[in-house]
Amino acid sequence: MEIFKYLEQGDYEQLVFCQDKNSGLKAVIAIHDTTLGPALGGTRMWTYDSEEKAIEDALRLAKGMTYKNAAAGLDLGGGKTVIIGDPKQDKNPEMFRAFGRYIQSLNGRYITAEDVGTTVQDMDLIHMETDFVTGISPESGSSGNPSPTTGYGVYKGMKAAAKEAFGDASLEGRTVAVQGVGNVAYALCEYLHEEGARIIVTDINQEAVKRAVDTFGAEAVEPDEIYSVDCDIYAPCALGATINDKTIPQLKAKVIAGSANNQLKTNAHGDQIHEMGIVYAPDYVINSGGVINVADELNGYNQQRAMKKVETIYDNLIQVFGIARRDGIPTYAAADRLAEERIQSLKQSRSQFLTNGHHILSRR
Ligand SMILES: NC(=O)c1ccc[n+]([C@@H]2O[C@H](COP(=O)([O-])OP(=O)(O)OC[C@H]3O[C@@H](n4cnc5c(N)ncnc54)[C@H](O)[C@@H]3O)[C@@H](O)[C@H]2O)c1
Ligand SMILES: CC(C)C[C@H](N)C(=O)O
Repeated sequence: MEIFKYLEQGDYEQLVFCQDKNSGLKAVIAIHDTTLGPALGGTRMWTYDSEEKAIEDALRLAKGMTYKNAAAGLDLGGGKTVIIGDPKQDKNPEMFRAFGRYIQSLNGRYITAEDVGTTVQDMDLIHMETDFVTGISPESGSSGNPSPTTGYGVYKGMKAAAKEAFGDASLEGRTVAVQGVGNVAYALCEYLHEEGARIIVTDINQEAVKRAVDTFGAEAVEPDEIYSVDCDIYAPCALGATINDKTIPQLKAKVIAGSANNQLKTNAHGDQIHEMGIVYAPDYVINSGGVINVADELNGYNQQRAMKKVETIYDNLIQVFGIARRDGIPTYAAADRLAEERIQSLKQSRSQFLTNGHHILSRR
């Protein structure tokens, strides 16, 4: 991998390698773009087949956060960390404290939070070394686990997609097929159940399925059946790349709206579902509830204010659907346009020359 070539092509700002022999920390912090503000993005802990794969993942995810934060209307840039290791076996408190000191050394250019493989407890350890961390324990006046709020945002976004597809935002009587009923989707199902939607679920974890069946009267199907069930809305809330050559021909849903990151295997699959008339709620717009929630901590966390901001996911999606219609483009491309226009407009205004006066006066 030619790192500088990759950074230049993706217009990245910074890549930081963090190593601590005592704790076994091996982390990569990628900062993509700080035009809108400091880079906020979670820390993922994962076993990677190679160091190159870990670096690529950090870079790809950091760029994703630039777009997610911009489209959510946050004054924040995008960054992400990957820690190389197995979250079930390789964690120790010293590792997260050492990582916290590395974050502190960036002096606020990067702020972290949870992602796959990290928890509120890990964020608390980081917080012992730096204030540039969010999603720490609610006892510290923080917002805690972001997943339930992400679920709330997906619910609001699903209503916007229903409005676009069916002319009515109500989900009462609609059938929603939920793939993966983990932390985010459980919260989503609570809202769906309350509104009177019919819920179909699948998960590879039978306990998660049972909980949804018992609590929400959901109907359960096998994991590979979820694509072809008769439903109005398909909600991918487990894995990425589930919208692909194999699954698209099976889909009966008119709407795709779920929490998973990177749902489209490729952009061509986004074009394909657009041509089929399926309303796709772009993943990073509909799943931005978690980051909106943790971002509120930067102003002193206020849950009411955070939830109000999460509700704007509805408006953000209405705006994306409007751009798609106006420009005759698929919704995934419209979301990119929304994010890029926001970043670009600030880049332009910052390029104007500003003087503090002192410099000029001192030359007299
Ligand atoms: N947690 C957040 O705040 C947040 C924010 C943005 C995006 N996301 C994304 O949303 C998705 C869900 O996040 P989560 O925090 O609920 O994770 P989670 O691990 O709690 O839930 C995922 C669920 O999917 C199930 N699953 C895995 N493979 C499956 C398969 N092949 N078929 C069916 N089910 C399968 C798992 O058993 C698990 O129950 C992830 O893609 C995540 O990246 C989460
Ligand atoms: C900052 C975090 C809450 C981000 C979250 N892991 C996401 O992918 O949106």
